[in-house]
This record gives sequence, C-alpha cells and structure tokens, in this order.
Amino acid sequence: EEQEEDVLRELRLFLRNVTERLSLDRRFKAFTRPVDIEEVPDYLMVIKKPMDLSTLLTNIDEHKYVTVSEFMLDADLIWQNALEYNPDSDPMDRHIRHRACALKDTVRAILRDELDEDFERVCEEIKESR
Ligand SMILES: COC(=O)N1C[C@@H]2C[C@@H]3O[C@]2(Cc2nccnc23)C1
Repeated sequence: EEQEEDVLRELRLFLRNVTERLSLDRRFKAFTRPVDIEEVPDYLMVIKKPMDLSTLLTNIDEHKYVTVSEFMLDADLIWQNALEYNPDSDPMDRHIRHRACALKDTVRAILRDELDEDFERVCEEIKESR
C-alpha cells in the first residue's frame, strides 16, 4: 500500500546517500566504475559477479533493493572481488586490498551508526509480504 511505498522511497534515499558518500571518498576511486575489461581482459574469468559503486546507484534507482541486507550483498561484492582479484604481495595488490578492507569497514560503520534496526525490520516485513 502507499505507506509501504513511502518506506521503500526512504530506503532508496538512504542507500543513495550512503553510496554517493562512498563514491566521493578518494580512497575508493578504483571502486567507482566497473573494472575496464579492455584494460583487464581476464577479469571476468576470475570475477563472476562484478560490482561497483555506479552500478549500486543504478540498481537503487531501478528499485532492485527492498531491504538494506539485499543492498549489502551487492556492496560486499565490491571489496570481496578486489580481495579475490588482487591477492599478490606486490605493492599494487596490497594497496587495493587495503582500500577494499577500508570500504568494508566504512560501509559497516555507516550502517551501524545510521541505520535504525526497526526501519530494516519494516523493510524485511515488506519483502516477506511480496
Ligand atoms: C576494483 O579494481 C580492481 O580490482 N582492479 C584490478 C585491475 C588490475 C589493475 O588494477 C585494476 C585495473 C587495472 N587496469 C589496468 C592494468 N592493471 C589494472 C583495478
């Protein structure tokens, strides 16, 4: 009903705000756009579910997420993929893994500080009812 659409509209506003703040953080520049397959031809042989911050925003606008948990599954792909594709001890791999871990910790800290657990519970109820 209308109240449910109000809740989902508020969810999208919250998720857009979080995603845009991450995109503005210079540490996360490598995560803002899809990895360029022309530059990295083997990327899709290693990473089965590519994800990036611009794709998160598109998904939000396409109403893909009804709960924060669904959003988190995709947001977690960004840093998980970076750890998987860049496992070596060379400085470049270590650099992007450090930023991937910073992304993981930053997303969790934002949600711990800014997401009301009652709000997420209402979103989960809407999801179960559909
Ligand atoms: C989230 O970003 C990444 O996982 N990567 C991995 C790729 C390997 C390395 O860095 C990336 C882009 C790139 N392009 C050209 C040459 N080498 C690289 C970014």
